[in-house]
Amino acid sequence: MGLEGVGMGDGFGLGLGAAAVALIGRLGNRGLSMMNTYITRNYTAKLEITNSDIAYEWMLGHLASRRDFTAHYQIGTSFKKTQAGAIKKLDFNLQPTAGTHYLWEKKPGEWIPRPIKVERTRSQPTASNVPFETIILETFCSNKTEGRERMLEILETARAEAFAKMDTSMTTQIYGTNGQEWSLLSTQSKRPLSSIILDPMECERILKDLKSFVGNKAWYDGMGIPYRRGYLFYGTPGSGKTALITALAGELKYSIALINMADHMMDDSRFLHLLNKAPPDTIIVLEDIDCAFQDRAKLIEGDKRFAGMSGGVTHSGLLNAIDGVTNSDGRILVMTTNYIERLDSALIRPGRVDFAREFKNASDAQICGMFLRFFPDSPDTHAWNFLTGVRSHNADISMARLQAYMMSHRDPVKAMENTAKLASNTSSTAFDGSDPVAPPELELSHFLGKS
Ligand SMILES: Nc1ncnc2c1ncn2[C@@H]1O[C@H](COP(=O)(O)OP(=O)(O)OP(=O)(O)O)[C@@H](O)[C@H]1O
Repeated sequence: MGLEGVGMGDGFGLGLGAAAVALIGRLGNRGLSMMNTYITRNYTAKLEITNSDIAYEWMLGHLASRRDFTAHYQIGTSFKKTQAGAIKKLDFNLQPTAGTHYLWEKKPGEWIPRPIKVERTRSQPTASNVPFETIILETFCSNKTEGRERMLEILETARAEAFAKMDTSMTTQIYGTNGQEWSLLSTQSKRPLSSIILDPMECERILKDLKSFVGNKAWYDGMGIPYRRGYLFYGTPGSGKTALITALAGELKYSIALINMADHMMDDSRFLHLLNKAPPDTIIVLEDIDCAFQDRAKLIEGDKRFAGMSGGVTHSGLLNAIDGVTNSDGRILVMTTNYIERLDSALIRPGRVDFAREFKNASDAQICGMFLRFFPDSPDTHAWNFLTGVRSHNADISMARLQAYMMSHRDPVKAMENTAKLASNTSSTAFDGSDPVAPPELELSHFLGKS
């Protein structure tokens, strides 16, 4: 009896057949997957941008501006307020939602538009409270070089559009920290240097110093000196430290990147990361540097929100970051403080601070200068009378207070007559002038929660 006799032949045959089918299936699958890998490697191009990269915002802006792209938007509304709190300027900033979208690109000479898959993903917020986000662009290409060029072209378009928007000839960009990253807080009209009233030629002297630094890398390299410059502006509140930084940035066509040293979430690694990743052509401002080591450990102790956080930048962390060798080429760092006596001499030694300037309450020249800034057509004698009035009340006043007073007196005669109001030393007192003038823009100090 053959094997067939007991029916084993049938079973074996069936088994063999099934095995063969399975094998063919597996080989087929394998073949398909190999083919897939081959095509993916050679005929598709992929670009991934994470939100820690500066190009992320550019790409979001570019995608949002494409009419052919998507109708699924998420909105980020930005606005500016007057000092009275009224909303002055409102912008709806549309961005593609998280998910998959498609772009259609047709280059000159191409017949059929090519689809580009755009995937925006977002994960849960990390400890820094910032969600991790990515944009992945993916498309077909005829070869790797063409794919790479295609991706770079889109990136370049996004960059050019973003740069055109932040035209630094008329405006100054203010960046702030958002967890580990920098984000654009505001774009402001440039503040003219002439609006800063210091002692004669003082602004020019500081600007000259900055200009002799910018673009002089070869000299620094030749001398073996790290190519960076540190400034310290210290002194009375409301004396023009931040205002001067804004004006200097405008002159240099630089942006401003603010780091609030009193931020509870700041620690050594975050601080170093931020310094190294600051946007290009930026003046980095460490506001209220004396607050960096205020006993924050105590503040956050026992507060669940700060569980696991180290509680601020350490002294050595700050010095290491300032001295850092990575990415400090061409860095301009300005530290400000109202309390220079609280600063450690190691922090302000030459090399870390190359230029220090004290800001005081208004000098006679500044009082006259402020008067003439508000009433440029007044004769010098009016400015002199105003000064005499201010000093007769023995008022030692800040420039900020003087400015607030002038804003409430649009009439030079009223301004000269009312100087008794300046005698009060409380800078928080509002002036009840009949003719208040709204300030033109939000001040830098607003972004540090000072206004
Ligand atoms: N020297 C100045 N020239 C022109 N405006 C000034 C001057 N000083 C202060 N101001 C005005 O006063 C306001 C406050 O100034 P600013 O924020 O620059 O002071 P600050 O010295 O940085 O104060 P703080 O130490 O509190 O941060 C601004 O509106 C600014 O325009």
